[in-house]
Amino acid sequence: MDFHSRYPSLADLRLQARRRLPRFVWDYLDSATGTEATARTNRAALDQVRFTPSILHGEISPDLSIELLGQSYPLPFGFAPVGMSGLIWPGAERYLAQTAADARIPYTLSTVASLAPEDLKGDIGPHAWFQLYPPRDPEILSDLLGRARATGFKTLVLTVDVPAPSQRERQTRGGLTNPPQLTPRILWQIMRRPAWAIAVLRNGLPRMRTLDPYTTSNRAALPSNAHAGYLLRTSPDWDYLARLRDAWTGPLIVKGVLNEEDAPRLERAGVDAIWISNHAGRQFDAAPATIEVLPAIRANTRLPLLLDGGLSSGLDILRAFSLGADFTMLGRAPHDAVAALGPAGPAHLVEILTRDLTANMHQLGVRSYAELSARLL
Ligand SMILES: Cc1cc2nc3c(=O)[nH]c(=O)nc-3n(C[C@H](O)[C@H](O)[C@H](O)COP(=O)(O)O)c2cc1C
Repeated sequence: MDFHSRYPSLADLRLQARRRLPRFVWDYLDSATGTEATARTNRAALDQVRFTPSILHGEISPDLSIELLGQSYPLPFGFAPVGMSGLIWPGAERYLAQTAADARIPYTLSTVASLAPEDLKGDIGPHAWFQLYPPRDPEILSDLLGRARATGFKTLVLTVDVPAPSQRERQTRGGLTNPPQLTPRILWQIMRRPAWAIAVLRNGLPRMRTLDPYTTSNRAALPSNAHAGYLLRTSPDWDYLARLRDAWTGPLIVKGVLNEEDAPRLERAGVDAIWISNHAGRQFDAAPATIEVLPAIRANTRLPLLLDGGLSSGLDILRAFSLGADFTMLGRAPHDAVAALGPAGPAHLVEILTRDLTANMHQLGVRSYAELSARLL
């Protein structure tokens, strides 16, 4: 099928995902916390970053490749961790890991994904990253790190912006519980989305498989806004980070940084890169846009900077690079792509972004990301 004529942008994939997902699943994927102001701020702040086009550069071949942490990537973006991807579409983790492997870009598996590192052993490429929600129990931590390493996940991402569960009011309204329960209301939503229902029937209800070995029979005793993940999750501190640094020999990235004052301390703690993120507005509704805090963090550290938050085009990625990012990540968009088009979705998303990066670099007359800042308005 000619995807390009029907879904020329990420917004088209989002629209199609919304059409194909039951409401509670869409609300899980798309909702933020509170009034969802932070999520809107991400978009509004990106739109504020403008460039002056530059003319008469003749034939140029923009170089889309980038170096990060000693690795060379053909494209400047990767897939961010998303918990319970398999609820969004069964097999989503596998499709995303396979596409990332083919495109040689990073795929990040969440601790609370619905497939475990072992399930993806044959699917991941050279750039598989494992995202850690820090287990409380040191033995579980050590086991988890060992499993990630043994299955080929070479980079560890510690997420630090979930010190406690947040309210997701829209998600609650949509009817999702943890673990998901088939109430009459949910069943009605499912019946109206047969493609999703059939896919789930074939695969069974998703669960957090990475955590299977550690969860006990007290799952039913968890509060309604919690799930197996919260059994293991704790709020890490600087000592936890120091211990993690000692325990993990590969690259270590800290995700969820917004304050420039944290950057030098993270650098001193031996972290290899900083991931600027506000969790797509899912944790705190008065947070700054990630693109807004990027220049101050850039000024405060020499560490590589990754950025996510509302990126929805190649142009958005160029915006991030122009203000000092070294790499970008996308969370919801790749899942929209899977929900919209199944296994073929993520590759189409990669194509859309590649085309858009190339087209906009031509408009700006730049061959490399380093030249972008000179075109800022
Ligand atoms: C449904 C959903 C689940 C998420 N789960 C996780 C997670 O398990 N671990 C994590 O570090 N971040 C998680 N995130 C945050 C993403 O990794 C990423 O920071 C964010 O989605 C980026 O913004 P974007 O969706 O606008 O691209 C989740 C985001 C969404 C939308």
